[in-house]
Amino acid sequence: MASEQQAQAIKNAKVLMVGAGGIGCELLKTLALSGFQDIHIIDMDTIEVSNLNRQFLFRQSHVGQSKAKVAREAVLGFRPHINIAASHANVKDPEFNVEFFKQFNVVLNGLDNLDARRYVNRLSLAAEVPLVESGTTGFLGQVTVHVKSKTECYECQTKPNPKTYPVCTITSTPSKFVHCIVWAKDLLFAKLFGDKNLENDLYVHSNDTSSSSENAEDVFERREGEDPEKYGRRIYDHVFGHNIEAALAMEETWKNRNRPKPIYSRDVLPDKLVQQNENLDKNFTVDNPLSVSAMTSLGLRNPQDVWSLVENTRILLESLKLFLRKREKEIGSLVFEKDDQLAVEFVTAAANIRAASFGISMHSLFEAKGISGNIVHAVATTNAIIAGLIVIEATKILQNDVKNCRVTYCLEHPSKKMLLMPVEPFEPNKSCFVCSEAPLSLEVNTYHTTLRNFVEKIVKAKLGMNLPLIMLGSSLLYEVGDGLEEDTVANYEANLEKVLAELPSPVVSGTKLTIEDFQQELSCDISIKHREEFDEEKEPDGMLLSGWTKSSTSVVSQSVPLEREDNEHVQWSNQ
Ligand SMILES: Nc1ncnc2c1ncn2[C@@H]1O[C@H](COP(=O)(O)OP(=O)(O)OP(=O)(O)O)[C@@H](O)[C@H]1O
Ligand SMILES: [Zn+2]
Repeated sequence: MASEQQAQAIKNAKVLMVGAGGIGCELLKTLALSGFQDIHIIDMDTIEVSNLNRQFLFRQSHVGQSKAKVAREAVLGFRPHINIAASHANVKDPEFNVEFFKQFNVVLNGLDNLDARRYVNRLSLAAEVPLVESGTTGFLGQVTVHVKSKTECYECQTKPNPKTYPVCTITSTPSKFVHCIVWAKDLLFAKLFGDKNLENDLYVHSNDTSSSSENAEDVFERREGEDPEKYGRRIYDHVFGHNIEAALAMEETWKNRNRPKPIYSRDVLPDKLVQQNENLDKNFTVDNPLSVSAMTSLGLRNPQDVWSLVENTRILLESLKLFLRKREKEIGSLVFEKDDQLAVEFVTAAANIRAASFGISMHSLFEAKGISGNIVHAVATTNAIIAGLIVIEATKILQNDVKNCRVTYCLEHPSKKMLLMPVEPFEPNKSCFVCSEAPLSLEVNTYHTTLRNFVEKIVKAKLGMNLPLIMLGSSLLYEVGDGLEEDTVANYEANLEKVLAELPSPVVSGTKLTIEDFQQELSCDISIKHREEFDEEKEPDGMLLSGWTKSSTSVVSQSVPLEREDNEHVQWSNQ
């Protein structure tokens, strides 16, 4: 039962809620039922069928509609007199600036990605509005509280980068099923169906290794008038047969590893069975391209079954055929998505065949989908618990009771007999460049690295700035934004192609750069240190950013088992 003071704080609060997905639906319902009267929801997405099992404010008839707007209407259905505003928009849109954030008493996040979280963290800091941040992964969850100058900000602790794998593990020496999935998704699928102009940084043996001609054709291109079945078998034999044989010729590679075995389609699937697929295919009609399914056309029903090598081969050939016949227009622009049934079928089958070749155990479509979409299947109850905790922390903040706020971890197994583990919020990290404005340093080869590389890999990817301005002393090296003169834009474009040491104001060892993002009201200094060599595997950016180290007060959080060991592919996904 809320005290009078609590009830009043809740009633008067103006709350910004970002994200109306798994956590967001629970949160909005709990806020409304706890007496909150003024809520603004921002969510950029529309409702998908796969959301319906846990995002309980949505129904089948809402599929395709704005999550923010439908969530609003659903809650107004049982709390008609409260004030809910809904924006179907990206929280990074310019309208959600510092002024916008300032109108709220607290910001509550139910997001699922680092980029948006970083943006909300920065805007909340700039507007001096407390933030309650949250996330779940399956049975695990956490709620953290961020109050400027009193607690750490969301970025005080560096977040693990999405798991990446050495290129050679993916292209040549997979040892886990996830390596086969990455190969099938980022390499084979992208090569066959994606944008041909996009650089695929995974090396693909696209020339037929059996051909001696210098201008050997790209085997992945379909020949004119080539029968889809023949084309599929040619690709199959190339990637699972020829390429494996070519790899086997490199004896050194296999000294301490199990040798893979080449697989050819005719050995797995005699032509007769293929005719059978053709017949089934003819009976099959489609309205919605996303409902095209090789499983349906082959009569395989259970996504939890692990298919045999024969079944995987049939699915692979059938899905390729269906892409060519039913979704031809999309070929060349397809990007893998976990909700695209045919794409998941293709990737599952390709990953399984590769796994069979390398002696790795095969997996069901259900499991492969989880791995390929970097997802752990969401648990509705975890989302509900986390939403409840968000409201509890928000209520303390609204009563100015920050000292009693807690960071809470929801664990999968009890620790000291507790499933919910509350700890005191950590202090701001003095070396955090976001909330403590601490300077950073960058080791870089100033004679090799272009300004473009620095902007893309450091300023945007690592520092999360969207509209950066880069200054050396009082001279501007680069700037993005509206209203720039044409000449200025041309100058900046030219600068992007120059290496750092050859910029109009040279960036060399000892240079101090200032980077600003006006939208985020964020500024940081970076000291440059020239370094000749970088380790390609460990430092693939060819640059090393430091200075933004872990806070010494964050020991507890590091000991909390946030990720299961067997899920190394999984990021902190926050469903
Ligand atoms: N930049 C952003 N601006 C606004 N909303 C965002 C932004 N980034 C993510 N979101 C929203 O955050 C919500 C996160 O919810 P959730 O993790 O349940 O994801 P989902 O897409 O609904 O489900 P799943 O990914 O499991 O299919 C989504 O509804 C998504 O649209
Ligand atoms: Zn910080």
